[in-house]
Amino acid sequence: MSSEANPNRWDPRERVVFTLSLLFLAPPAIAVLLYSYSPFTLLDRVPKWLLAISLPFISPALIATLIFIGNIKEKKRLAELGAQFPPALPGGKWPGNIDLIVHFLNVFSNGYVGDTAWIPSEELGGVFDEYVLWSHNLVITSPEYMKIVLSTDFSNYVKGEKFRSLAFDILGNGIFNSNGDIWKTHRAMTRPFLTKDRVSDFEMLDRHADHAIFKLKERFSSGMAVDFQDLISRFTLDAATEFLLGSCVDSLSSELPYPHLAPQAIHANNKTPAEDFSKAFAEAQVTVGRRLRRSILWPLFEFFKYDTEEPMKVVNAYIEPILRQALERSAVSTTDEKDIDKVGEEETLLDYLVKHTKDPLVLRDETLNILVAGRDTTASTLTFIIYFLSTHPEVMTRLRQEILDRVGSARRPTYDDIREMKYLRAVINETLRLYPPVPINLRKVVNDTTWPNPDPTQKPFYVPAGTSVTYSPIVMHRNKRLWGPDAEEFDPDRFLDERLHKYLVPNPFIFLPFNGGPRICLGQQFAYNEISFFIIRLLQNFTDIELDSQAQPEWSKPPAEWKTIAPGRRKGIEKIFPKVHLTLYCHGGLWVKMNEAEK
Ligand code: HEM
Repeated sequence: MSSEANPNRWDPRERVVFTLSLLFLAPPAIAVLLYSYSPFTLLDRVPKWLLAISLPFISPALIATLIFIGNIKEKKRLAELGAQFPPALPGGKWPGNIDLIVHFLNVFSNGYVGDTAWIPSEELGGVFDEYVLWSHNLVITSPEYMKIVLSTDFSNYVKGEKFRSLAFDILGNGIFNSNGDIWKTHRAMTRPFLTKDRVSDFEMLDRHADHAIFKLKERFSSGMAVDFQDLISRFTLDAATEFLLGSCVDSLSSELPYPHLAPQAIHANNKTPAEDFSKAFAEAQVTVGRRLRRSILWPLFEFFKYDTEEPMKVVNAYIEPILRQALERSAVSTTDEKDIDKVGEEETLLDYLVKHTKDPLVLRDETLNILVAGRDTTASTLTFIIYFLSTHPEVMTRLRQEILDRVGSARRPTYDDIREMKYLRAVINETLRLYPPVPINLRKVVNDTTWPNPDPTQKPFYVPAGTSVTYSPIVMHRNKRLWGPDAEEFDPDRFLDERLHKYLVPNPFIFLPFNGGPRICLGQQFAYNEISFFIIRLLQNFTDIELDSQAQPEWSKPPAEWKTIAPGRRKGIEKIFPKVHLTLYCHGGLWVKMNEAEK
């Protein structure tokens, strides 16, 4: 077994094998040893055959005893605290509810995002317990509990070992995967690079937007559709690498992928490093998503080889030049030792980091965290905005009119333009509400605690130390109790009319695309600027957008039965298949055509 992919930790496979051996092999081995060498004569009276047939039952009996003792302790603690457990997801038929894991995996592959939580949250309320393998996993979908976890009792909820271990191959010890002082250092170090002044430099965004729009026009002029998700991921990759890492990977220069119906010869000649990187990065993240559903057993499924190993080789090779260039810049830099902590005006986050460490692992972790943060989330938002503009032409027309009225058909927008364009902001927020790029997230409870019961006449809920907490903004964002009866509809006006004051203003925790509390997203302003800027430039150049269902690969279309099993819900009307790994994306891409505006 190699631990090459995870040099900083005890290999999770070794850990799970060790734990299983301790549970299943050690007890019978000890029994045999005691039988053979024990000084207690009583054991001699046990016949050998009895020992032999008892051996297979020793471990299960021990495990059952441990579970029993654990339950008694929990009951005692419940009595001490005057609390009760939150309602549990109806159990499975197999021991430890293992069939729930099978169900979660099935939903992960074929279901709609959040499928495991919509119905339970309606039936059981804003918190319920997925009790799997004798451990609690609380799922929360209501703002009251999210506020406790993310804000008011922040220090009691950390990125637990479970998430750290399954995402380690991608995130390492970077900001998304760290706690305590390491996290504080990351945050303090990253913040100066995302100040308002820095993120409002639109010259850089303009160059990349120009490039992306040129690519769109070029491809549309050949009559073929474009996978907008791919294109925009390149735009956000080029922008993030230039802005935060100091070397633009220029992925937009490589040829765009062709629709699956294009002649085979075109596909064969069209493999590019940018596409390989995108695929590999997505594949590694899908593996992390799958591990999450496989629960603590995930290392057994990757026993001989980590599923992230091959894709991460491609990813690491792609980012290696960025790191090398930063190290080269640092070698010729003349920064005085005493000025090492000062942030230079032209300096990027990576340049700053390289002044403090040359450790390739630290540099790699930081780079990949920034790419997940700065590339995937904004690309996801822009993809779903385009999806909505294609399915809601009236929104497209109104938004385009706002852009033409304020900025005109050619001028480069400014920060003030973006701030003043209320409908544009409403379109972005409405997309973030229905498709938050981080639709589910995880924390772990540090110390035993209780949460208020929504029914004040009932006992509070007991939340034991070590419990996993999964919180789901996507389910909360579509809750009719919180957002009104039309919560599942795309209607940007809800961020402008009386509904804003009825729902969001009095209860801001119902809208959490950027997280909340001390771990709130550091790139929020950059994201709004980048998304707004691109949309303005795009709509200056194109008048309408349509989905090209022929170009969309058949395997990536939403399953036909969704229409019948989810009538009246978004799932039932979806024209694309939204999926989630670390972030939300369109399965198979978003294939569109656009009409160019007349000059
Ligand atoms: C629409 C775009 C974006 C969305 C929806 C978004 C969302 C989020 C969310 C939900 C978190 C919390 C993650 C967690 O604690 O588990 C987060 C954290 C973070 N985001 Fe964003 N983000 C976006 C864009 C960006 C951009 C463009 C950057 C930087 C260039 C960025 C930088 C960060 C950083 C550094 C953190 C870590 C904060 C911490 O742990 O203290 N984000 N973001």
